[in-house]
Amino acid sequence: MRYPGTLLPLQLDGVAFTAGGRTILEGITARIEAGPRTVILGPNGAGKSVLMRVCHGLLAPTAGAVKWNAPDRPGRRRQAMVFQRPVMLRRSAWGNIIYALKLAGVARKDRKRRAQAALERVGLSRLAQSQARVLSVGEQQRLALARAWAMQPEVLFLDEPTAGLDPTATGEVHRIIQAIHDAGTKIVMTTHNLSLAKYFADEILFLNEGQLLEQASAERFFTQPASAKAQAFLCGELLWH
Ligand SMILES: Nc1ncnc2c1ncn2[C@@H]1O[C@H](COP(=O)(O)OP(=O)(O)OP(=O)(O)O)[C@@H](O)[C@H]1O
Repeated sequence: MRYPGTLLPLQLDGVAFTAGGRTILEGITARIEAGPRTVILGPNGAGKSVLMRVCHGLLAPTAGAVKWNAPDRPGRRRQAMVFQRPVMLRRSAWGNIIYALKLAGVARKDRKRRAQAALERVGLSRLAQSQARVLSVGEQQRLALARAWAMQPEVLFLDEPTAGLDPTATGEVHRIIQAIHDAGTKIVMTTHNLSLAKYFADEILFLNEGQLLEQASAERFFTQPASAKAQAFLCGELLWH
C-alpha cells in the first residue's frame, strides 16, 4: 500500500553514473517498493555500491533521475545507510548514537531513550561507554546498525554489511537486519554472496557491468533466471574482469 507521505516507492529512471570517462552505471530503470527485502546482487565491480550511493543521495546520477514518492524534508532524513566498513566518531558507542540523533534533529528528551533501546536491540548495552573505535569490527558493525536503527528510518541501505566478518559476527548482523525488517523498515542490501542472497532476499536486482539485467522475486530469480549472465553467475562462473 502507498501512503501520500511515505518515501517509497523509489523510482529510478534511466540512471547512469560516469566518472573519469568510465561508465559505472548505465540506463538503470527500476521501482523499489515498500515491504520486500531487496537485494542488489552481482559480481565484484558490477556497480552495486555506486548504485546504492546514488539511491541514498551520496552520489548524483550523471543522467536519469532518482525519484522518491515523497522526498525528505530538510532536517528529517527518513533513509539511512550502513557501509561495508563502519565509520565511527572518536566517541563512546553511546556518544556515537546520541550525536547522530542530535544531528538528525531528534529532541534532546528522546535521544537517551532511543539510544538505550538501539544498543539493547543489538546487544551492546554493556559496551555503551567503550570507545567506538576500539570495538571489534563485528561490534562496530552492530553499533553502526544500532545508530541507523535509532533514526527509525523508513528505508535502510546496507552495503555488504557482513563483508570481512567471522561466522558468529555475521550471524549476529543477520539477526539484527532481520529484526529491523520485522520492525517495518524497508531493507535494501548489496551482496555478491549467493548464499546470503538466497537466505535473505525476497526480491533481487541483478546488476552486471553497470547494467540492471533483472528485477525479479528471489524465488523466480533463483529458479528461472531470465538472462544468460544471471545463469552464469548462479553457476559460479565469474563475470568479473
Ligand atoms: N565514486 C566513484 N567514482 C568513480 N568510480 C567509482 C566510484 N566508486 C566506485 N567506482 C568504480 O566503479 C566500479 C564499480 O564499483 P562498486 O564498488 O560499485 O562495485 P560493487 O559491485 O559494489 O563491487 P564489490 O562487490 O567488489 O563491492 C569499480 O570499478 C569502482 O572502481
